[in-house]
Amino acid sequence: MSLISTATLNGAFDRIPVIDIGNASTPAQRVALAHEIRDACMNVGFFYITGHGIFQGTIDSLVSAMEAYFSLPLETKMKLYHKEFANFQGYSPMLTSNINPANTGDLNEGFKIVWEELMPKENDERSTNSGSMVKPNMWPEEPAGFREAYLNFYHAAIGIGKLLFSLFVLALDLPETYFDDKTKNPTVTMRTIHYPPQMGTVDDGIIGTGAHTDFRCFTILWQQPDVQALQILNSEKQWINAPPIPGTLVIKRPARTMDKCGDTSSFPPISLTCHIADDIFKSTVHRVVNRSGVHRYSVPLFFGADHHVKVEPIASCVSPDQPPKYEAITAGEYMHQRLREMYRLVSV
Ligand SMILES: O=C(O)CCC(=O)C(=O)O
Ligand SMILES: [Fe+2]
Repeated sequence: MSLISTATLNGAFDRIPVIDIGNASTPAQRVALAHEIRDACMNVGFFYITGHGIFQGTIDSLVSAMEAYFSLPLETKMKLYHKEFANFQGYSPMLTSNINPANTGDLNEGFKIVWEELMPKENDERSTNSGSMVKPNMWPEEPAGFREAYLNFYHAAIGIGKLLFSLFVLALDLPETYFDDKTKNPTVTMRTIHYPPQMGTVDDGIIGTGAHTDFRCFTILWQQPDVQALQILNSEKQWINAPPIPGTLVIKRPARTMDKCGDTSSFPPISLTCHIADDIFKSTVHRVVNRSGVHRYSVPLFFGADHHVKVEPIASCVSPDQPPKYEAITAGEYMHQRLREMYRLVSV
């Protein structure tokens, strides 16, 4: 682990670790990385990665495409209004989402895509088998090169996600293949986001993205260099800045990935634990507040398990004295439930 250590303040983190994942080809290297990741997940829940291998050109093309897209007139963007599509793919205008029910709305606009091969395949098992991915992506007519720019970045990030799945599993002292049957066609959603600057007096009920926890296994986030906006909450209820560090991506472990048994060997499969409330461990609550005076862009990719996989506690964590807190639900249903809440289609 380099640069920033997980120094603590009364047990609360005030720094976010940086982990170089560039050397992960041998089992010993992966185990060493898994230890660093375990430490980061238990103490902070967020970490930066270097050595991710995504070419700068791939990032630059994506950024140009999203900047050009978001500067189009609203009525052009609304042709792909996301609420008309079952899985919320496409365009979401400012203030459509409200991820923190205590707030009034999220001051951002976004464009969301899911899995798609760059070169369409016949009998694409992944598209047909994955419940949340059966709807094809919607692509705007302009700017030129938008689809390629988006999919090139998406597929590069999928490669990192695969490695991270295995490192998370090793970090739990489980066999590296443990997740394989639960992530055959994992749901991976990529959202590109534009945050306008908030100037002058700001209504605290409307910020870029309200305080929340993500609701899948983990998130890989690219954030625009030089603009501080992302913050995470520590156990002392202090907002800690997660500034962009050149050449890095941010990895967010979702909250509540640890079960109430409270030790890493009983740590259940990460994606399956959103429902296993833990009030013991720190949650990685985060928010975005863009008071930088300039426009900010970011790109989270949300990695989930296969649609049909059940979200339930592992057997060793429940007993007659300690029954499950929540009813079992599939990963796909759970995700849709949270998205419907976020996009105000059901009240919370
Ligand atoms: O824009 C960011 O930096 C983070 C966005 C985020 O937290 C989310 O979309 O879940
Ligand atoms: Fe988030």
